[in-house]
Amino acid sequence: MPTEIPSVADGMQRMDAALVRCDDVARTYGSGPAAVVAVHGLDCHVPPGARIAVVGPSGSGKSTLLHLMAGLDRPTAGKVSHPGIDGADADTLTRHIGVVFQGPSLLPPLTVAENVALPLRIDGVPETEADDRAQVALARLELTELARRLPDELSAGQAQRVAVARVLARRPRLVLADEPTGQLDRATGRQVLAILLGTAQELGAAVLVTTHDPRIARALDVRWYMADGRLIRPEAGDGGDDRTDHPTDQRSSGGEKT
Ligand SMILES: Nc1ncnc2c1ncn2[C@@H]1O[C@H](COP(=O)(O)OP(=O)(O)OP(=O)(O)O)[C@@H](O)[C@H]1O
Repeated sequence: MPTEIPSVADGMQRMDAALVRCDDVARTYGSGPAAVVAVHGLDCHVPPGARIAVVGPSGSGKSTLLHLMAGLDRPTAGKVSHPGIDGADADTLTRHIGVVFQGPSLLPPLTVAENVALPLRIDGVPETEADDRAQVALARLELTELARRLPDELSAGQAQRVAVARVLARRPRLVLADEPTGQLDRATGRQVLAILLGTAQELGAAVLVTTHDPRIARALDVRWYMADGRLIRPEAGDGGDDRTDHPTDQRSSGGEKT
């Protein structure tokens, strides 16, 4: 059974507080007869350092949940909060929460290196330092030789690795990756995921990856399941998963203490 989520006292910032938490969150698109309830009744939290897969079929609400967690969208009911991120205004969230989107997201006129350095420059990092950090991130993703290329000179896998490098260069505390391997072949997908997880671990960043692929999900420590806009926990033995955790289970997802 789900456990109770301890409340975090108003205004309290703790190193072990959840990076993001959802309390009875819902998001409805449109209104009237055409309204689509994309997610509803969501209660979950992501502790620091957690590695979570959100697994579910197309249309189950995974991207909507991820966008709500990132602060890119607002719930129509309930509350999304970031108790573990100081001063969680939009700019702060952007700095601390890195989002890897499903499709191509690079700016076409900028080189690979410029694409990776740009968010750092926007954050106010001096040019030389931003360039150095971009080079380090590109090296981690084995992209140094492609640094001067334009996005349309890259394969899909290379472009997705650049998108991952761009997120990691910012040293986020939480990486939200929306089907990061969805458009890649299996081998490239595994490689991108392994690098994402390895680098996030080095940085001490939490990772939440949405996927419909159970093989990808197994690479993460914890799996949450979505269906029809709800987070669900399969009955024991259902699906043959070796480690399935409820999104509000303090023991399994790393815990959140008051
Ligand atoms: N902007 C929108 N306007 C109207 N309906 C939307 C919008 N975005 C998503 N939806 C609907 O909300 C539901 C959840 O969509 P969402 O993209 O979150 O699912 P998903 O699990 O991420 O799917 P996929 O794996 O295909 O990306 C779907 O029924 C979708 O059609």
